[in-house]
Amino acid sequence: MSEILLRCDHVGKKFCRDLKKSLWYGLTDLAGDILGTPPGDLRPEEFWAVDDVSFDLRRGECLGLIGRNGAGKTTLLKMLNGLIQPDAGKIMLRGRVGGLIALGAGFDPILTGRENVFVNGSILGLSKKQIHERFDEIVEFAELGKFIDSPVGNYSSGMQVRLGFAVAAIMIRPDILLLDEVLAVGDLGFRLKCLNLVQELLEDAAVVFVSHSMQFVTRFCTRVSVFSEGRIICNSHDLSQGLQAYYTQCQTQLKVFGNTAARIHNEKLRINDVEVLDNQQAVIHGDDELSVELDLDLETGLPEVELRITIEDFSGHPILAIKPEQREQLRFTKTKQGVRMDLGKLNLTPGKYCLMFAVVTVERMERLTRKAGTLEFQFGGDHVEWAAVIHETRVRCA
Ligand SMILES: Nc1ncnc2c1ncn2[C@@H]1O[C@H](COP(=O)(O)OP(=O)(O)OP(=O)(O)O)[C@@H](O)[C@H]1O
Repeated sequence: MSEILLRCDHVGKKFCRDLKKSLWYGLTDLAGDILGTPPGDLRPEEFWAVDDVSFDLRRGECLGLIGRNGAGKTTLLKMLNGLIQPDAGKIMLRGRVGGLIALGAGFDPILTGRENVFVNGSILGLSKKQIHERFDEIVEFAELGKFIDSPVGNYSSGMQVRLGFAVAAIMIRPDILLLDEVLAVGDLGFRLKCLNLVQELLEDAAVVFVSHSMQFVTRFCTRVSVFSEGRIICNSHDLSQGLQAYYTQCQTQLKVFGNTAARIHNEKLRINDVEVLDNQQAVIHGDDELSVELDLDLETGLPEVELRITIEDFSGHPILAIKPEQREQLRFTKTKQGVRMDLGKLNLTPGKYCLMFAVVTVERMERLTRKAGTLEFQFGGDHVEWAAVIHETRVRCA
């Protein structure tokens, strides 16, 4: 087994919601430190932002920290980076630590990118020669070109992230890399480039990665810890188990996204009602045959149309498009029309979903109507997979 590079042992950090009280507590804590009085319990308006967190991280491991806003992820990362001190427990770090935590953190906005690289390198104890050796690689990776000689204060947020990541990952050559959600500010191309570099670094380093993008978490993390109100509620090498814990948290708080019909200019057709046929159960399972019926109001003389259905996950991401077999076209003859669609069996990972319906003309693919967020349903099952749609296949030894 590879060596442990990071150990958190019952780590806690408390904050105070009230600014005046927090200043007063700061003073009394300082006096307590001088007199050697141990800190007591929580005082009014204080709370544990990180509460009794323990874990080990080994070389080669990438830990994904996920959880809802305000759960305590960044606070933990700041403690790991030494930006703030824990109020309880101990943190043990072995090797160099590189961190990309807050936008522009560690950079002086008046100095140019070049000057900031040299200042940062000197603070980290690198010699001028070592910084020179790594400088071109940093600029090339950050793709800043001539902007490396502009003040960092004039950089766009994406440019600041580019320089911050290049310094943390290339100049520091860290044993432990701490990455916060701030990476999301970079454009997609840069994010992928960063994550590919993270993959390379993982050969010889440990990474802690805070993200709200489950796509990136499942792509890069070897373990996941789910935070809720400062505590780790799930710590697992089975990423799908972690995602399930996170989604469960979100689903109790959120309604399915976009429960509305889109306003389409000059709507000639309207979906009044959608209902599931032959299925009275609250939870749909993989064995259930699903059929839906739409109740439409329409103008006469419409061209031939097709019905399209998209299954969306609870955050509104389309995960499956359902089209009629052989482009079955519909020609309506009445102004009130029912339409039945047999969706058959679905094979989804357990979770909350909804359907989006659209009616398009066959000839010009013009959208006549669209209704999103309809028929919210729960798909049941025991095991959550990484991806929403599951396709089962036969595997044999060749
Ligand atoms: N300096 C501070 N003073 C007081 N409270 C703070 C301070 N920093 C953070 N907090 C509080 O600590 C809690 C945890 O914040 P933190 O930034 O760690 O959450 P997070 O999980 O990173 O959230 P997000 O996903 O939104 O980034 C929040 O309630 C936040 O308001």
